[in-house]
Amino acid sequence: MSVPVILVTGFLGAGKTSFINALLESGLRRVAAIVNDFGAINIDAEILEGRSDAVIGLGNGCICCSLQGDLLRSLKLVLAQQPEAIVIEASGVSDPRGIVETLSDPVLWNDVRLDAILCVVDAQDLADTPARADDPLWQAQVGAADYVILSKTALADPAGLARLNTRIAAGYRLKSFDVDRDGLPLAVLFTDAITPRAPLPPGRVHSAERFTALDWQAEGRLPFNGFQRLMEDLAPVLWRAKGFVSVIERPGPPLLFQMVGRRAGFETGTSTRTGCRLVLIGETDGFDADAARARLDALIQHPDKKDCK
Ligand SMILES: Nc1nc2c(ncn2[C@@H]2O[C@H](COP(=O)(O)OP(=O)(O)OP(=O)(O)O)[C@@H](O)[C@H]2O)c(=O)[nH]1
Repeated sequence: MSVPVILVTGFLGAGKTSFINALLESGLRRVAAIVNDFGAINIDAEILEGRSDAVIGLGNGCICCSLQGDLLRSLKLVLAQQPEAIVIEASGVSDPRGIVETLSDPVLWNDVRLDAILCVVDAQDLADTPARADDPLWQAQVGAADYVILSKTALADPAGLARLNTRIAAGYRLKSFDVDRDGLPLAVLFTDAITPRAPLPPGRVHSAERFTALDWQAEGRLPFNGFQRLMEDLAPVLWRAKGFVSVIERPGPPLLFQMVGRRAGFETGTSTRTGCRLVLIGETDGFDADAARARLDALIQHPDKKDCK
């Protein structure tokens, strides 16, 4: 019997990893996860580690284009562990059509079947910025989905949320789920019903050149105020920042830093590794990754330095 695959897509920072985390925690099935980060440092895989016996991180590109071969190899690897289901998290800049193409490869025909494509949509962001839905990448992701999962609805302006629901219902004829209100849509996942999939519209949105990722890692700690100021400065040109940050003023393991748009904060980390690992993603046109790297390098307090910045 082939193993069902759930493909989770959605824009940068929409809430894909959080959704998959909840899915793995539900313990519903023995689920293996393949997680694709656009940046070279695979933060998402580190967040999910320990939640499943099998978490494979694929970084530095997109499984919809440059990493299609890696996706095939990873599927073969996780299949060897005989999972009951596989969940694939696409990078936030992926067009799902390239991934569906890989999953249709004849070498996988007897092994896996694509059960559902979910697109996680940041309801707060969309309610505040309806023009986001005009972005061709957003449209490719939502347009390929069987189900839309609305995240952050509790943070969304209610009138904007109502407009968003109407737009999704009218434009895409999709069922949307509000995870904050209704919990995980487990009833539609893992049904074991084999339904033929209608072909997706042709074409592909190629976004790899549109976005630039800065991958930065260093042993040592960052000063809280200096790091916060830097992120405030960069926020207007960044879509996404995430990673593990060891803070000088907070001894102990690194904290998980998350920034989506202008919303930023520290969460309790799951990393047992020391030092800092950060991925910053912006549009190639506006984000100067070299300048950002230089500012991080100037801030880091290496373990052997005594003076505080
Ligand atoms: N309040 C709230 N916050 C959420 C929800 N979903 C995600 N977040 C927060 O949004 C931020 C981004 O969430 P992720 O799950 O990492 O988003 P992602 O789509 O995996 O991000 P990328 O893989 O980087 O594209 C994190 O700070 C999450 O805690 C939600 O439903 N409600």
